[in-house]
Amino acid sequence: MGRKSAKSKEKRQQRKEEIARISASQALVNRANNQEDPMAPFSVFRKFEKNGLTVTLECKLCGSLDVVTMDWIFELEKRNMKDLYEQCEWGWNDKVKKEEMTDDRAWYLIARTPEPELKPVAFSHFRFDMDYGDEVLYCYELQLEEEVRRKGLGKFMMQVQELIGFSANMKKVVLTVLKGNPDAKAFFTALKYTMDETSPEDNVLEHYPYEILSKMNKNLPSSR
Ligand SMILES: CC(=O)SCCNC(=O)CCNC(=O)[C@H](O)C(C)(C)COP(=O)(O)OP(=O)(O)OC[C@H]1O[C@@H](n2cnc3c(N)ncnc32)[C@H](O)[C@@H]1OP(=O)(O)O
Repeated sequence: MGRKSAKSKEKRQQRKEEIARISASQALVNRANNQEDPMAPFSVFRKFEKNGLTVTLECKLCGSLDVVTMDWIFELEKRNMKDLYEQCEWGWNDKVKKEEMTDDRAWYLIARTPEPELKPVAFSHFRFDMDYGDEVLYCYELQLEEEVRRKGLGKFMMQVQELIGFSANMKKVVLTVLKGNPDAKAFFTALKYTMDETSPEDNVLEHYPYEILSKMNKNLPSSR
């Protein structure tokens, strides 16, 4: 009897601690989402100039983007990803993808050529979110127009997201990559993203067409 109640007391205590940990994580996510502009403290990173390419970066919530930009975002996503989605069991569905991309919680990092044109050439959709009980910056998409690839812009945009995520005390930056997209896999490997503990493993019954990669926030105490 005595041992059992000591055990259940310990369990209750652990449960209490877990609930406190999750609410602290959720509070960090809420605080990150309440920012006006997550790039505001990093204005020096608003400009990328390398390999003959000059662009400026802006960071906005989906709801504050104009229709023309949002249409371009969806059209680039479809041009870059539709075939890859169709080559695996995910398939492509305009309506489902649009819903995901226009979710209220969707933040966008957008790269544009300089004035007067201000043409968008790359975007990333990311969210501050809870993922398996952890506070994370989830990079849903990083998409570049073909003519601006291999100039370091993708790397720069991931570094900006790491800066935004880690300075908001997110535990890690997480993303999903299709196994049928070796270029993206090579890119994220070059940026030192590794297999996340939540990435599913293939087995005799199931084969997963994707992997989950992540990079940890090294500035956090290891106890978190
Ligand atoms: C979470 C997701 O969004 S997964 C989907 C990713 N997006 C796509 O697949 C859409 C189409 N592709 C793209 O938009 C871009 O090519 C990206 C995002 C994959 C890469 O962005 P880029 O700006 O072209 O990459 P960047 O120039 O920064 O490359 C950095 C390093 O990554 C590696 N790398 C980048 N592209 C490739 C590639 N195609 N093959 C092999 N390695 C690559 C290289 O090591 C490169 O350094 P280097 O050029 O000095 O050799």
